[in-house]
Amino acid sequence: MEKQPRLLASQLLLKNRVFEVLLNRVILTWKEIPANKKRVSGSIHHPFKVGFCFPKFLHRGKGESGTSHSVSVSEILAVRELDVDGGTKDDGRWQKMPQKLTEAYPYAFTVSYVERVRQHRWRCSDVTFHCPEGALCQQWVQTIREQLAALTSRPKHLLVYINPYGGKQQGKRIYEQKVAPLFACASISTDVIVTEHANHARDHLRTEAELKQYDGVVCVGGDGMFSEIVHGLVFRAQKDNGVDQNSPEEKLVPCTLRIGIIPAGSTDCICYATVGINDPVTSALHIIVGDSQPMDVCSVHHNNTFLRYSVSLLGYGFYGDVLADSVRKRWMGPARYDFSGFKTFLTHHHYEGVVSFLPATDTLGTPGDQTRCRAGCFICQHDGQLYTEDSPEKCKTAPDVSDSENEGGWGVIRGKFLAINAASMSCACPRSPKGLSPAAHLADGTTDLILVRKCSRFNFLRHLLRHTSKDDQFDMTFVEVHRVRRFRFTPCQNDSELDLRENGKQLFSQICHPAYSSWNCDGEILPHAAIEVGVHCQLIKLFARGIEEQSLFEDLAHPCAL
Ligand SMILES: CCCCCCCCCCCCC/C=C/[C@@H](O)[C@H](COP(=O)(O)O)NC(=O)CCCCC
Ligand SMILES: Nc1ncnc2c1ncn2[C@@H]1O[C@H](COP(=O)(O)OP(=O)(O)O)[C@@H](O)[C@H]1O
Ligand SMILES: [Ca+2]
Repeated sequence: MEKQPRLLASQLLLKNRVFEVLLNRVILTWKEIPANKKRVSGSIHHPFKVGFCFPKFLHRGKGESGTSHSVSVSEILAVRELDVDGGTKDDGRWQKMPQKLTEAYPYAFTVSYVERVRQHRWRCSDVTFHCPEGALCQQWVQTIREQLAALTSRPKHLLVYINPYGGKQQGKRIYEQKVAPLFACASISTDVIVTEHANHARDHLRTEAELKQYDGVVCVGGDGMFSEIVHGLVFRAQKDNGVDQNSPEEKLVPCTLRIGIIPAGSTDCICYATVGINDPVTSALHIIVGDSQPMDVCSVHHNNTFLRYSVSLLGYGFYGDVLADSVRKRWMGPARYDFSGFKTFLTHHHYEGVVSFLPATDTLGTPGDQTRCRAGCFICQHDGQLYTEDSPEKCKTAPDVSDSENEGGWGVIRGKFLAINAASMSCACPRSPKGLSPAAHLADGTTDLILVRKCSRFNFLRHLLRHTSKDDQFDMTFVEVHRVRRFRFTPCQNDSELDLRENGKQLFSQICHPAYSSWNCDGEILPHAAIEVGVHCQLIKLFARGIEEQSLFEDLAHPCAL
């Protein structure tokens, strides 16, 4: 790596030990100076002469080797000067400095930065450096502030929507106690709206919100709340650019504002799949550092009429029925999905229909491979590029149901299905850490179409359980998966049901074997079973960076091991 020129280098005091503190354009490093090597160096004015022997009280700590720490400038949240006269404010508690130290190092500044802890969790850590001179202290503060001001991807002003009823109804408390203090620390100003009814945020974004003044929109809630923001922003971008959302083949205009999610919902799968954890502090820190993660959006149409957008799961059969059953059980909170999931599993309904799909043939990834969408994903970069180069003609009109298989590149499958799922991302969530389609990508312009054919209850249970283990949920005779750019579903009644109905056993038939399920579209029920779906590559951007590889962030967190 190219060596970065030093901006500042000083010997400063940290927790009563002397450290060599270095700042260049990308990294802030502090390394304990072994007792026998203490000297004064650096490019800035220092009160002690070279060769100055430090007083004995400064020589503390474990030994001569010294500890070292580095922080990327892009992950520094803020820097502030401290008033040491009255004491220093470390870790939220006021402490009195020992008298001799106060005399030698009477000035101090604190740097707040991102620290990685276990399982993709980020925390805000503070480190306080004590300086011998006020000018030196100010120089450090000013230089770090200038560095931070140069980071143009960071948001300064955000519009925040809080759903007070999402998940365990903790949204407001989570925002006020965990997120607002971090935004304030990073000098981010906010306009906060606590929603009063469903679609409040969506409609405000569509019509009223003055979006020009914001650098991003943040929602506090679950996947449903995120979906509201997506609908508001995508609608606005199309309206501003004269794009007709009702045309399934229309190329949509990407949204410019990034979206942040503070998880406070029931499934939190978008947060989980883009950050690696559903933790409000971690998400707030990703927003503050100005991360950016592009994401695909599916448009769903019925008879050339726009229905909804989807970013995570479009599920017919099992997941549609789970959602339909859970709607009246919202009072149960997130547990409603477990209850309805168990009940739906017992009913074991299958549904007949025709699925036609346009396979994504020239992509790098496949749904069955071992690659995982991670921060800086190469497949998303490559396939995203491919998508933009693809002729739009290729992706147009699906064949009629009567058409033969592989008509114009389209595949057609008629069958009885327990579940038809389209996963535009892995859909990893606390219930299934690897997700519905573990190798799906956030921003590759495709969705993974998973068809689970009618099978025994026992086999379906085996399939479901595999979502929670290392075993491959697709490696079963009744499951097939296709990576697609578009698909269409047409429901139809199966022959035995028609026989029953014709024989006058209609009511019995409808109760025991409903002909139609509903589509679960990111947690909303669609009003039609016959739908046409198209993927819009990288239509939106999130304040996230994708899931970081564990080893990479462990190394970064402990750079002295590098
Ligand atoms: C016997 C063990 C079965 C384990 C199966 C686990 C499989 C779980 C995969 C869940 C994928 C979830 C995809 C995300 C869907 C959300 O958009 C949607 C709305 O979320 P929210 O707004 O937070 O309420 N959530 C669901 O549809 C819940 C599905 C849960 C099914 C058990
Ligand atoms: N103030 C409100 N009152 C009632 N419903 C709301 C309100 N604000 C948002 N909603 C709706 O609540 C639904 C669920 O919200 P979400 O935050 O996703 O929680 P959960 O993950 O528990 O489903 C969303 O569809 C959203 O439209
Ligand atoms: Ca995708």
